[in-house]
Amino acid sequence: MAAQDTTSELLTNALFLLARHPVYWGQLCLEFAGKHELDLSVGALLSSKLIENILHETLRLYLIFPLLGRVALRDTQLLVGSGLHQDRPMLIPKGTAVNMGYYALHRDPEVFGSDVEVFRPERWDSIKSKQWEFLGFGSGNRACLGQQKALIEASYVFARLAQSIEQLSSADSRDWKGR
Ligand code: HEM
Repeated sequence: MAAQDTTSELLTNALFLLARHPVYWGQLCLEFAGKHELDLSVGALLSSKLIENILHETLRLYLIFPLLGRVALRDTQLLVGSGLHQDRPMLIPKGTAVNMGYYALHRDPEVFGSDVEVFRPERWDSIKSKQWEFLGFGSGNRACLGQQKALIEASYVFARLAQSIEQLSSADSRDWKGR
């Protein structure tokens, strides 16, 4: 996985969303105004619930990897996935290519609420997604090795920008468009 494009895409997507929801930019400015650079330690940045919520919500809506593929190395039985209601066991024969749609996964109303299309970072104050319900950085054995690096870098950029830019607004009404 690319190490730099991913973080810059996350930042770009977050700025796009924040420009359209300036109330959260105001909150960032309040949180970081007047803080000395030395106060922006890794610990301080990672403990900002506001930044964490904004980054999670951005990755929920605009995933860097909306689809990921695997090939079954052996016959594999999934607990659910077949039948009219996708609640019956499903056999994936060895050699089958499987694509996982994280875009749809991140819009599951049962996990994220009825307003899944809305950018609402505070939803993460109450959501405790389980291991396989939020996959911005993947999960399990092949989870992202650079997650902490990406989160620290993105948090630092936001903290510094919020110290120098008081207002953010969007002058472009076009919809977000992925790569
Ligand atoms: C916002 C930034 C990033 C996002 C959203 C992201 C996302 C992901 C995702 C979803 C996977 C899992 C892929 C899969 O399941 O096949 C992954 C894997 C990986 N990522 Fe990232 N990534 C980011 C930044 C980085 C950075 C900065 C680095 C390195 C400095 C990095 C290194 C890796 C590596 C090495 C893997 C493969 C892990 C393995 O297969 O064992 N990523 N990343």
